[in-house]
Amino acid sequence: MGIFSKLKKSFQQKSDSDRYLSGLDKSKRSFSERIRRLSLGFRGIDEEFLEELMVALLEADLGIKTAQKVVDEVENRALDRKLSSFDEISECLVEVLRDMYVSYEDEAMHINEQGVTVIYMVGVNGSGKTTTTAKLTKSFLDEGKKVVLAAADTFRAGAVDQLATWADRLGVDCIKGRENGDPSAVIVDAARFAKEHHADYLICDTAGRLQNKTNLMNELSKMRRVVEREIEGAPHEVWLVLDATTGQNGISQAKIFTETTNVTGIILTKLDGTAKGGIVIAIRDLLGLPVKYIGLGETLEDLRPFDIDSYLYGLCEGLVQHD
Ligand SMILES: Nc1nc2c(ncn2[C@@H]2O[C@H](COP(=O)(O)OP(=O)(O)OP(=O)(O)O)[C@@H](O)[C@H]2O)c(=O)[nH]1
Repeated sequence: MGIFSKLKKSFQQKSDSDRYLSGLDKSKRSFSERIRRLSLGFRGIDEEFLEELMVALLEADLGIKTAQKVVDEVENRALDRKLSSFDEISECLVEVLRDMYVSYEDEAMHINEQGVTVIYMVGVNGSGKTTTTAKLTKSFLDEGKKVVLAAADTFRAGAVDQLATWADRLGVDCIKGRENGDPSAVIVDAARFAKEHHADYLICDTAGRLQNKTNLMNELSKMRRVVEREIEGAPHEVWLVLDATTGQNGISQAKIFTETTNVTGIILTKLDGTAKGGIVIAIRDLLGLPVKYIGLGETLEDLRPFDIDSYLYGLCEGLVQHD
């Protein structure tokens, strides 16, 4: 069975997979169309084809380094296996993208079996941190878990109120700080509250100042120190929220965050609003971090646990037509 049939099968077995197709529609249309366009005048793996493939991958936002790796690998495999038809090479491309993603071993989510699991949401303002915190809360509530929120983004005017409004709507407690107050103080209060109220999860919406790396580093390391004293092993997860529409710029931001704190996973928002879905592969290749969730729209239901097969199927549907 070819890779595309395998993806299709695995895709069809998942209950919420349709959302992947509609959410990735822009990326799918542009990626599949660009690659399919390469079939016009295709004469086999030659320099011209490889150059055009490189351009198509750059347009999908894989970035130069990752795109070059993909092109080299497609060329090697195609020559090794003596692939000659365009369909075979398209399948080979999808296989290379998948292998690139799964070549890292991912750890399961760190859960604190003894008490509250603490999740830090980090990322620049506007990346979708607050909305994603609300979406995550909804998905944990749907699993029957008890959630407490900490509005520790005390820097941006309005961020605290925005989270508090979501908390009200979702019916969960939200521990707030004063604007320009110390975010670490909010985290300590929230950790104590979450313990006393036997919460399963404490999700902390933190500040996203990037302008000054030293400040960011100091703030994040202080937030880590204070929460560790309250809850063993906390924060158990640190998720970096990245706006997919910012493309390669998002990757530079991500690097700064990974250098300043121990990020355990990425949440990629607004994938529905971009044609550049290849960013997932670039993130994986350049940062080695797993994409935990993707945002495919603005409603509370539009956050999906990331699944590489559904994602690739969503991106490449229509590419290999004979399946
Ligand atoms: N289309 C789409 N919009 C999204 C998604 N996630 C977030 N948004 C929108 O992006 C905008 C910014 O989201 P916020 O949650 O306010 O961003 P933030 O990172 O918390 O920003 P600050 O509150 O400034 O720190 C909002 O209008 C959200 O509705 C997504 O997956 N898809």
